[in-house]
Amino acid sequence: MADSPSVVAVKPLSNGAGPRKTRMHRLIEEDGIVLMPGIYDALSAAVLQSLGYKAGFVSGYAVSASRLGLPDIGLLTPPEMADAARAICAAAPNVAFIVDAGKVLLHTGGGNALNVQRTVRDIIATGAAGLFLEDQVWPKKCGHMQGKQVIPAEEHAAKIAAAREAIGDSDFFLIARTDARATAGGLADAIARANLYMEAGADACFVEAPRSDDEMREVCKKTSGFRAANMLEGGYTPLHTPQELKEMGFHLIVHSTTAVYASARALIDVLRALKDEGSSRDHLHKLTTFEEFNGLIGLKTLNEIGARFEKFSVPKN
Ligand SMILES: C[C@@](O)(CC(=O)O)C(=O)O
Ligand SMILES: [Mg+2]
Repeated sequence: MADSPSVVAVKPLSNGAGPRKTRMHRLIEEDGIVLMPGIYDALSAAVLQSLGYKAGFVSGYAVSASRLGLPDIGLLTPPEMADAARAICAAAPNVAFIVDAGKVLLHTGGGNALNVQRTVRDIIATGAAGLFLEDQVWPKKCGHMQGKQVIPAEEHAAKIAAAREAIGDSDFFLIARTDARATAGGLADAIARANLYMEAGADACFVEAPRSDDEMREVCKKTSGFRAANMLEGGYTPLHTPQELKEMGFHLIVHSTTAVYASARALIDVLRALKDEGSSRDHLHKLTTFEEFNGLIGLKTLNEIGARFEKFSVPKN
C-alpha cells in the first residue's frame, strides 16, 4: 500500500528499455493533472479540440444517451461504442482520448481474458490513447446509480493482466476502475482492489464514487500509482477544481456528464422557445452562427483541399 499521494508507478517496457511513457504519461507530467471532459460524438469531440483540450474521455454514459437515448445500464453494444470511439478520434486527432471500455468489452462479469485482449486491440485501432476497464457484474450500471455489484477481485486483476499483455509497448494507457465502494466491502475493499489491479499491470486506478473529501483523500493516501477521479454532476462525489484534486493526489479528472448535460439543457431551452414562439429569431445569441459552426467542423480547410485538386495539369519544365 502507498503511504503518500505522490507515489506513482510507471510500468517498465516489456523489452526492459526503461519506463513506458505514453501520451497520457506525458500529459500527466506536463501539469501534474489532466482534465478530460466526457464527450460522445464527433461534434462534441470537435468542440473539445477547438477549445484546445489535450485530452478527453469517451463516456459510456454519454454515448449511450446520445446514440440510443437510453440510460447507462449496460444497453450499449461493443460495436456501437467502438464505432463512436473511431468517429471521435478521427474528428479530433490532436486530442488524446481515454475510452470507457466497460461496455465495449462485456468483460464486466462476462467474457474472459480473450475478450479483454480483443477489445484492447480494437480500441487501440480506433486511435484512442487508453481505456477504462471496470469490475462490475454485467449488466453494469453508471457508478453513481444504486444496486451495483462487482466480480471477484482476482478475476478482474487477471483481466487487467491480460489487457496489459495485449497493450505490449503500444502508446496506450490502462486505467483499472473499481466499483466496490458501493458494495458490502466498502471503501477498504475498493482501495485493496485498486492496489491489486495496479499490481496486475494498470497504469492508473480509479476508485469510483467516493462519497466525501475524506474518502477521496483516503483513496489517494492508500493507493499506489496514478489516480483518476470522476466529477459527475449530481453524483456521490463532491465536485472539485483540478488544483484541488491535484492537491489531494489525483492525476486524471473525468467530467463524464458535463458536456451531455449542457447539450441537453441547451436543446431543451432553445427548442422549447422555438415551439412556443414559432421562430428562433429572438434566440440567435444562444446558437452558433453559420460561419462559426462551419468553421468548427473544418469547412474552410476542406474547401481549400477540394480547390487544390480540382484539375490536374502536367507540370511544365
Ligand atoms: C464514468 C462513467 O462510467 C460514468 C459512471 O459510471 O460514473 C461514464 O460512462 O462516463
Ligand atoms: Mg461508463
